[in-house]
Amino acid sequence: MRILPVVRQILQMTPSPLPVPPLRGLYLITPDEPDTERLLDRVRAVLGHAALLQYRNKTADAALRHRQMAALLPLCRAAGVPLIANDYADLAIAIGADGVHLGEDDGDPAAVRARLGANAIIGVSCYDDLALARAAAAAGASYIAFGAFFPSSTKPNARRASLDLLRDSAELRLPRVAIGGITPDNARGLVASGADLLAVISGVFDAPDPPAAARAYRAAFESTAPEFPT
Ligand SMILES: Cc1ncc(COP(=O)(O)OP(=O)(O)O)c(N)n1
Ligand SMILES: Cc1ncsc1CCOP(=O)(O)O
Ligand SMILES: [Mg+2]
Repeated sequence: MRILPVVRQILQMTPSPLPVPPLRGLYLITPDEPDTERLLDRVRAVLGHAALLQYRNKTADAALRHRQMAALLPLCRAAGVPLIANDYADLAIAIGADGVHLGEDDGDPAAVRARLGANAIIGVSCYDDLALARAAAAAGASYIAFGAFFPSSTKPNARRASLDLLRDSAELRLPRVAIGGITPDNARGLVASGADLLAVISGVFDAPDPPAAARAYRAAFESTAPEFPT
């Protein structure tokens, strides 16, 4: 009997959230890709290298966001990678995803925690601000995100953050995410400063060889011990 396809089919039918693995490694974020089949192909090629996948599409309407994220869920389940909705807690709930990422305009983290429950992954953008990180921790965030650390072609006007924030936020004992213009060449410094997850869009999805790029980010974790562990 061919067991693997059967197991894969069962996993794809399972809507329940995954148990949360340790949050460390490459945090892939989807590019704005209007073609759903192409989005799935692009994600499929690199998903095996990710610790988390965030569905982010700033140009889609609500119906396309729902369709695309629903289509990504079975891929993530089969790969054992938690799926996070950017911006919209309602979308995460509707899809049965594993969590949501909230920026300053995306809702109150404590209220979203109360809606999504204790097991949801709730990430909070803290930009360049340790006070925001303290507030996020108090509100029940699963991780705190800082950045942009480098100029980002995806979000050219993003606020900029310094490496000190990664070091100074170690006291909060939460996984720390770095975002913004991260490439395989600048990744090691972030990990050495305490980043547990590197959130990346263009560095993987616009790379000439996306799987090779994704592998290169993973390598930054294998060879770099955090200077300020969580
Ligand atoms: C992991 C991670 N960190 C930061 C962000 C940025 O969130 P936000 O400031 O709400 O900006 P948009 O992504 O909504 O443009 C993120 N999405 N993910
Ligand atoms: C959403 C977001 N927030 C700060 S920078 C950024 C974009 C990250 O994309 P890239 O990895 O292409 O710089
Ligand atoms: Mg947002």
